[in-house]
Amino acid sequence: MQNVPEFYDEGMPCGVLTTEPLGRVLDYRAPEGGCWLGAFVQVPLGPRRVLGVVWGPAEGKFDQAKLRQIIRVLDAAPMRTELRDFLTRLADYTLTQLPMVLRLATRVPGLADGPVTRKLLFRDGTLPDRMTDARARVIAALDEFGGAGLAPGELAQAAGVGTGVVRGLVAAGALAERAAPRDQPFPRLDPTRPGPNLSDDQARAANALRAGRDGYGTWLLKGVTGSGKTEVYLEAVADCLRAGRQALVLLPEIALSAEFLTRVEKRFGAKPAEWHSGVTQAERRRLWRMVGQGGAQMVVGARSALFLPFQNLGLIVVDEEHDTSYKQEEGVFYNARDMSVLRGMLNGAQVVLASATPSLETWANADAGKYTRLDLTTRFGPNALPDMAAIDLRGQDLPANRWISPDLQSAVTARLGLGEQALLFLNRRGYAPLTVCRACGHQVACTDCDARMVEHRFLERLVCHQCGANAPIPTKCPECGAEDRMAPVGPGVERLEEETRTLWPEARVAVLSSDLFGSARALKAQIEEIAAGGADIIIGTQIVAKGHNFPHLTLVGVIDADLGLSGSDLRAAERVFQLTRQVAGRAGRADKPGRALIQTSQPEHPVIRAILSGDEEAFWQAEAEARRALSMPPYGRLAGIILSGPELEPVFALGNALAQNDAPLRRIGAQVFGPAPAPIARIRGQHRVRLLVKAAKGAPLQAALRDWTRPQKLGVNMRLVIDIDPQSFY
Ligand SMILES: Nc1ncnc2c1ncn2[C@@H]1O[C@H](COP(=O)(O)OP(=O)(O)OP(=O)(O)O)[C@@H](O)[C@H]1O
Ligand SMILES: [Zn+2]
Repeated sequence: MQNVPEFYDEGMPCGVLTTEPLGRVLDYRAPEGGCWLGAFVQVPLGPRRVLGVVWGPAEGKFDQAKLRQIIRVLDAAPMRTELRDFLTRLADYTLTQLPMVLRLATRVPGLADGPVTRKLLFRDGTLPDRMTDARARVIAALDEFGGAGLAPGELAQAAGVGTGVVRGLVAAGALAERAAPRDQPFPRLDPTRPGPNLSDDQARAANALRAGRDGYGTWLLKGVTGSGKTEVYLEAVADCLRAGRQALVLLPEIALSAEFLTRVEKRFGAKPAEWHSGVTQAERRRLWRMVGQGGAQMVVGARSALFLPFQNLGLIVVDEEHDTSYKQEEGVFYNARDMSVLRGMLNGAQVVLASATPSLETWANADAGKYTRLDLTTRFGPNALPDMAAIDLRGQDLPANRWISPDLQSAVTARLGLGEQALLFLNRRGYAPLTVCRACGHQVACTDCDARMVEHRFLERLVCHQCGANAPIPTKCPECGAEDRMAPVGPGVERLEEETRTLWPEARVAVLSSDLFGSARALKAQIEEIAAGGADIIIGTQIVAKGHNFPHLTLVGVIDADLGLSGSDLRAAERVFQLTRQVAGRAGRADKPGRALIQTSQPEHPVIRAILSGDEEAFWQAEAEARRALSMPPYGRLAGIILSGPELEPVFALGNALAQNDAPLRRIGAQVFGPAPAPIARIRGQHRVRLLVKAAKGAPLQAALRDWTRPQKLGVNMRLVIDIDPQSFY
C-alpha cells in the first residue's frame, strides 16, 4: 500500500470496507473533521448504518457528485497497516470474502459507542489520619494498579474489603473521585523483575530467543512434558515488554487455565489481559480498545485474539501448537497457528510455537530450516519422564462391559495406598457411544444427522454430538417395538466412572468432561481442586491432556489407545501419538516418579511402539517419509470442498459438475477426488458431499480453486465451502 494518503480531509472521497458481504470497497466522502486511513467508521448503506474501516483511496467507479458522507468516526485507534494487510492476506489464503474476515477483527461489544466516562477513584496524595489494616489494603490495591483509577466496587473487591471502607477513605480525603474514560489501561507488568533460575537447557533456549527478538523469525520450542517451556517463553515475553512492545500468548482452552495467569502474575507482578469467550463484554471492550492504545502489554487468548488491533506487537507465542482447536472450521476456515506466522511476518514480530509433540507441519518446517528449532530434552528439576508400558488387552480377563483391566486395577490400587492420584483417560464423552436394541440390532441415530445418538446418563438423554439434538432414552425399540431391550454398548467417561466407583468405593472420583459442567468457571474450579489434591481418581476426556499440572498425580491409565488408530484420517497416527504422550506427560510432574499404562489390543502397532519407546524423532521421521511418499501435507497441499444442501441430488450434481470441469486444476497439475458422500453424510438435515483437491507444494492452489469454483451456480440453500489445509475430513 504505497502512496496512499494517510489522512482524508473533510469531503475528500475515500474507500471504505464494510462488514457487509458486498465483496468490494465502497466510496464515501470523509466526514466533518476528516478521517485517518484505517479509521473505524459508521457509513450509510441504503437505509442502514453499518460498520466499516477506511481502507484506502476511493475506487472512483461511482458518480463522485453523488457520494454519501461517512456518518462518523468511531472512538477507537485507526486500524494499522499491518492489520489491514494481515486481513487481506488471510482472506486471499483462505478464499474468504474480506468483509467476513473484517468481522473477525471487529467482533467487540460497544465499538460504536461514543466516548463514555464514569466516576473512578484515584489516590489524592494524602493519607488519612487514622490508618487501619483494611484502609492500608485499599491504598495498596490502588497503588498496585499503577495510577489508574478504579470504580468503588472494583476497588473494594481488589482490596478484599467492604465498600464502607472505600467510602470512608473518600470522606477522609485520601481518595478523590473523578470522571475518567470508561475503559482504563490494564495494570502494568514489570518485565524487569528477576525470573526463576533457568536450567542449562532452558537458558540456552531463552538466549537463542533473545538473540532473535528484533524482527520476524519463527521458533519451534520443543520440550518434553514438564520441561518448563512456559518459563522459557516468559523470558521472551519479558524481553519483548522491555523493548516496549506487546506480547500475545495463544493457549488452547484458556478459559480453563487459571494456573497460567497466576504464573504470569508471579513473574511480572500483574495478570495479563484475557481474551476468550468466558470474559465479560465490558472486559472484552476494554481489552480491544486498550491493545490499540498500548494500555495492555500482554494478552493471553484463544485463537481469535490474533485479530486484535495491537499497537506494537512484538511476540506471538502459540502454546501447544499441535492442538486441533487452533483450526477454526466454521465461517472463516483458518488455522491460527499458521496465521500467527503470517501476522508475525507482517508485524516484524517473533513467533514461538511451543509443544512437546509438535504437528508434523511444524516439525517439517523446522527440519527444512524455515523455523529455528530449540529442544528441551529433560524435565525441569530432578523428575524423570514417566515410565511407560503397554497392557495387552488380549491377555487380560475382562468381563463384558468392563474396561479397567486387572493389571491397571492393581496399579491404581497401589497408588491410592500411597496417597497419590491416578488418572484414567478415555476420549469419549457421555455414558455409551451406542444404544442398541437387543431384539433387532437397531442402533438409535439422530433424525437430522448421519450419527448415532450418544447416551448421557448425567443428562438422562441421548445426545447427537454433531448437532446437539437430544431425546429421552427409549425403553421401547423405535424400530421393532420390543420393550426393555434397549442396551448401552461401549464405554464413555460416565460409564467408566460407574466402573471406577464399583472397584474403589472409598475413593474420591472426579470426572473431567466438558459437558458435565454448566460453565467454564465450574470446570476450572474442579481442575484447581484436583490440583490441590481434592480427588483420588480423575477420569477425563482430552481436556485433561492440555497442559495441566496436577502435582499429586503419579499414574496415568489410557483405557483404549486403539480408539483413534483405526480412522482413515491422514493424521490419525499423529493424533494418537500426540494425545497419548501428552496425557502420559501429566504423571509424575512434582517430586514423585510417574508411570503410564496404555491398554491396547495391538501392542505391536508401530504407533503404539513409538509411544512406548519415546523415540519421538524416529516417529516423526517415519511419518514424514510416509507423507512424502504420497505427496501429502506437509509435502503436498490439500483443499477440502464441502457441498451441502437440503436435497441430496442437486448437491451431488454440483459435485459432478465440478469434477468434470476441472481444467483450472489440471493446469496447475492438481488432481480432484470425488464427489463422495461425506463421512458424516448429513448434519442438521443438510446433505453433505465432499471433494478433495491435491496439489504440489508450490502450486498456486488458491487462484486455481477460485477459477474452478467461480463459474458454478449454487441452487437455493446450497453451500460451497472451501477448506484450505483441512484438518478434519468429516
Ligand atoms: N526454571 C524453573 N524454576 C522453577 N520452576 C520451574 C522452572 N522451570 C519449570 N519449572 C516448573 O516445572 C513445572 C513444569 O513446567 P512447565 O509447566 O513450564 O512445563 P511445560 O514444558 O510447559 O510442560 P507441558 O508441555 O507438559 O505443559 C512447573 O511447575 C514449573 O513451575
Ligand atoms: Zn444430529
